[in-house]
Amino acid sequence: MQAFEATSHYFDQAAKLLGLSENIRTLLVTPDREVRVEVVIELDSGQIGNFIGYRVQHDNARGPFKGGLRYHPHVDQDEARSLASLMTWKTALVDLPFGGAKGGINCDPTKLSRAETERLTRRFTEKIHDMIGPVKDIPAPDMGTDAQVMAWIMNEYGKFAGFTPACVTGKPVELHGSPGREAATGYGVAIITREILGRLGRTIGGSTFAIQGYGNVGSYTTRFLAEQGAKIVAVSDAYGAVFNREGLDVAELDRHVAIARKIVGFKGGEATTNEQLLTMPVDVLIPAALGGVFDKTLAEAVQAKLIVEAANSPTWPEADEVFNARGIPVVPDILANAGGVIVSYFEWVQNLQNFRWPLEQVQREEERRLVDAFHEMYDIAHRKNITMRTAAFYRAISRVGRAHALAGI
Ligand SMILES: NC(=O)C1=CN([C@@H]2O[C@H](COP(=O)(O)OP(=O)(O)OC[C@H]3O[C@@H](n4cnc5c(N)ncnc54)[C@H](OP(=O)(O)O)[C@@H]3O)[C@@H](O)[C@H]2O)C=CC1
Ligand SMILES: O=C(O)CCC(=O)C(=O)O
Repeated sequence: MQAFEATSHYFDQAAKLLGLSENIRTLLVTPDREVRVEVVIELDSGQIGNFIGYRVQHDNARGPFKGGLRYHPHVDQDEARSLASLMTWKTALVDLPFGGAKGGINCDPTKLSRAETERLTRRFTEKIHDMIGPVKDIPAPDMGTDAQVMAWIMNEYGKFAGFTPACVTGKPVELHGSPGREAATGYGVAIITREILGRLGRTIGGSTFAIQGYGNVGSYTTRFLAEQGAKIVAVSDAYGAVFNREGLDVAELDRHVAIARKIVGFKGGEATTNEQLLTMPVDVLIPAALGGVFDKTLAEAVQAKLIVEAANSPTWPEADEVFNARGIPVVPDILANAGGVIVSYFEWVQNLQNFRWPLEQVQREEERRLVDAFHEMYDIAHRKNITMRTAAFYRAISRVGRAHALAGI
């Protein structure tokens, strides 16, 4: 099974409950537009570098296409299609006036110099500039991209359209970005974790956590949970993991990562592996790295009592069935990591109005939207006796379906 098939499987589980006709199902599942571009740049060595970039625009019934750009060796058309579809359901679930899109470039960003990354980003923007823009499609950061990449996109797009900060979100705060966007996804994961633990009669302070991935999402999630008294017993990155039964000192870990650029070598815990991290006996397991992490075998070995999907698509459908059968609740990606796109929405609004919000307002509004969406989803799941994932898709599909019905063909 490939990524888009997995996302469509989750869609179908909810679509059945909604009784959608086959035609409406096809309308909602099929991406609106898919673009594949060749991106050729000069490498620092003087050689030619050939890369392939993608942008998939899935659905825009509720507003402009919206979603991140990923720079990673796994990026391909199917992954972009799957992630674009997830964005449609994510923006609908938290009721943002956006549709869904995703894209990226198949490359290894760790092997590119800053100058090469800039040239790659500018050339890619040049290739897709006519399909993006503040009322068409608004990219944002995802794996392997950051505020600097967004700044280059804004600058390059401006060469075609004039000064247009709202063409992209997740920009540096000094360059029309929003306070709180960089931390927004992890901040939201911590809020959602607090809410689900509350529904289960537990607290962050009384729980142990293992977190896979220590990039933007994983590291901010870890910090916000630690601030609330969480015992973080293990974290990892692509090179390995570190474990401390008594809880890691997160401030010390951050000092180590700032210098070493990786978790490996941190003296405040024992070295371990990503595989061991994923099967540790913790209260909460948070995948915050790649997709496709949990297959059936791994799901059977997981010992966590709760999973909060900070990453997009970490769970294959067969693993989802195992978690369900084993009574391990899974908070789905389209809600757990929606804090990022919520604050992207605030950034877009600020850019359109040329007006800066303070951080407190951004965080307050982000929290309100996430808490409302969480309890709405949780109550649907409880009432209909379905998983939180199916409840999330159910709510999102009904909003997108209604928008299509009202707009007409
Ligand atoms: N950025 C955002 O606002 C949003 C991101 N997401 C999702 O969150 C996830 C993480 O994104 P983000 O934090 O932005 O990405 P980053 O590129 O900032 O960080 C990715 C992290 O994953 C680690 N990693 C990569 N491969 C592995 C592996 N095989 N095992 C363990 N860790 C690994 C990386 O390690 P290393 O540093 O060593 O390479 C890094 O710590 C993705 O699924 C993304 O789609 C969802 C919503 C919004
Ligand atoms: O901030 C955004 O627009 C999208 C972030 C993203 O790519 C995601 O939520 O997966």
